[in-house]
Amino acid sequence: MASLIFRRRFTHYSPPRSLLHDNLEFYCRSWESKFRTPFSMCQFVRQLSNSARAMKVDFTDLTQPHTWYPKARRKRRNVILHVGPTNSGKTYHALKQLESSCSGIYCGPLRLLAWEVAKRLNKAKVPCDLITGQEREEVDGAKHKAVTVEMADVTSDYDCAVVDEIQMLGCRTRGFSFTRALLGISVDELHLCGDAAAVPLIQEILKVTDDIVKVQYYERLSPLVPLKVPLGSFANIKTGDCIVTFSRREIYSIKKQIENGGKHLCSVVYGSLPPETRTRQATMFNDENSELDVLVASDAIGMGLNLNISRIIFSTLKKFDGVEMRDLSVSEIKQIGGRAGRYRSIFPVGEVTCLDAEDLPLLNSSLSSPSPIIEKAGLFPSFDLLFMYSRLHPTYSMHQTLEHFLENAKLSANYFIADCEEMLKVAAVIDELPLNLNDKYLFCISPVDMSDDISSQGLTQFAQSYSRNGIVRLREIFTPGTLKVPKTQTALKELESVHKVLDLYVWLSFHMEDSFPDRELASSQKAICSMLIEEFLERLGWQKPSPKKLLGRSRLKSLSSQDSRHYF
Ligand SMILES: Nc1ncnc2c1ncn2[C@@H]1O[C@H](COP(=O)(O)OP(=O)(O)OP(=O)(O)O)[C@@H](O)[C@H]1O
Ligand SMILES: [Mg+2]
Repeated sequence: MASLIFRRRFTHYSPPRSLLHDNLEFYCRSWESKFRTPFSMCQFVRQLSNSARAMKVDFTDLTQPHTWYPKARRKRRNVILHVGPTNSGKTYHALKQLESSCSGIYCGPLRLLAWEVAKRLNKAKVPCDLITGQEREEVDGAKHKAVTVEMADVTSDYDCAVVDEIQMLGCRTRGFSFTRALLGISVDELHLCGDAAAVPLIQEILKVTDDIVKVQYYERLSPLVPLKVPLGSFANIKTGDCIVTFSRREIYSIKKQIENGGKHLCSVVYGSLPPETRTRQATMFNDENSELDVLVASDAIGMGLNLNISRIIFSTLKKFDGVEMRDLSVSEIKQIGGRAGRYRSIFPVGEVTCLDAEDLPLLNSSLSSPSPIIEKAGLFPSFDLLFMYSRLHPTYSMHQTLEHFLENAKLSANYFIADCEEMLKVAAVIDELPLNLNDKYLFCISPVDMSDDISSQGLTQFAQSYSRNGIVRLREIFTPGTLKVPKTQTALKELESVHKVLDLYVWLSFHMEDSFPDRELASSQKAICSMLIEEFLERLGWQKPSPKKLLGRSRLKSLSSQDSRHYF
């Protein structure tokens, strides 16, 4: 590791651009060679729109998505599907191949997984860049990359690629990015890791690509035992237990109940905690010398974190999914339950149970059933297609373009169109502003949480300021030095939202570098948010702070001395 110099290079990185122009540029260059005439992109697009109109080309025809990736189609890829239950060594084996390849890319569903893989490869003296929507860590001489799946590079050639948790291609909102990686990565050897439920669909999808597909099945490396008795009461909690529940209010209430018993201290992990805070909470739980010996978590632990869990206890088997309260699915129960008993950890045998006896039948039947087969993969039009479509309908707003495109989209039986509710909400907001389609598309695909008031307000202000001045200074809407340790749940939630807005700024800064120049400030304020949240979590328990932690606290005090009532 010493010989590898991690360098943060805040330069414009090509994948976001290629995300927008996967193919247009490619076709433009092929036309140039075909007609032996140089085309500017602008001439090319004009020409293409005219011909499309004349030839009645239907840009909403998405029935052949494999043809969107000409570079990958020039190869006959060896595709190896590593499938099996959780904790069966699927990712481990795929990463071994990546590590021994000359060049490669790992695509994971979470930033935490990309971080872990970059760390692992660099430690093994295989220089590896880390690229997520919000981070670029480039390593000298790197020919490998660990990325979040949305950043999968479909424009370069690789020897080896790994797409982890490939069953997520069936996810309503993010599935299309897995489909893009599956069809689009130009690689000799493609390793796909995940649930066996995705095998028939992937085999079907890859029939038209001429790739060679092999399936490798895995068995669990350590036993997973469904218990016959429920936990009954939090008085029966033991070291190494993880209680799973689905609302942050419940998470904090359970943490309090357990800690009031005076025997255990709890780490917490849930979706809206900053990723670095989640990692640190998990690390403290894993550390045998730390006093935090119990975990209270949401389904955010279902993927990505390496946890030394002895027993998973479902406090409920119901979850609010944004629309309604529903039972957990078989695959959710298996994925979460399977976190108990990590191979080669201090708890090699995992156990699973519920808090209440009435949930045991559903738990046991789910654990013993196979996950239902995934029938369709997500798809979303590339910017190119939307762009060409909008040229044919120049009076449409972004919202109308998206809505009409999706309504008219034609799909083959293996695909469904991604759920674009969030994007349509953003489109409705930014259509009020004088922005071009490219900018609007970027705001639409940005990682904003429109159900969070502060987060959506942040996006609106960024877009307004950008359309007005062409440049967005963070200080216009955020005063550094105003953050402080939250004292209430409401203040905590607010700080989590502030973190999301800063995260959004960093994301935008990677796509529009000149217009969002304060990336470093936003990143440092994000780090402060995470520290303050951790400070809150620490104060919530009865743990005595160590002298080292007290030192950190006084530094934070000076940063948070002013009132933080409002940032946006
Ligand atoms: N052959 C092996 N030798 C040493 N450690 C291994 C081996 N196989 C797997 N492991 C370790 O076991 C743990 C589980 O492996 P891995 O993460 O590959 O499982 P997985 O099947 O991908 O699980 P999940 O479905 O949860 O992603 C990891 O900590 C991994 O490093
Ligand atoms: Mg895995």
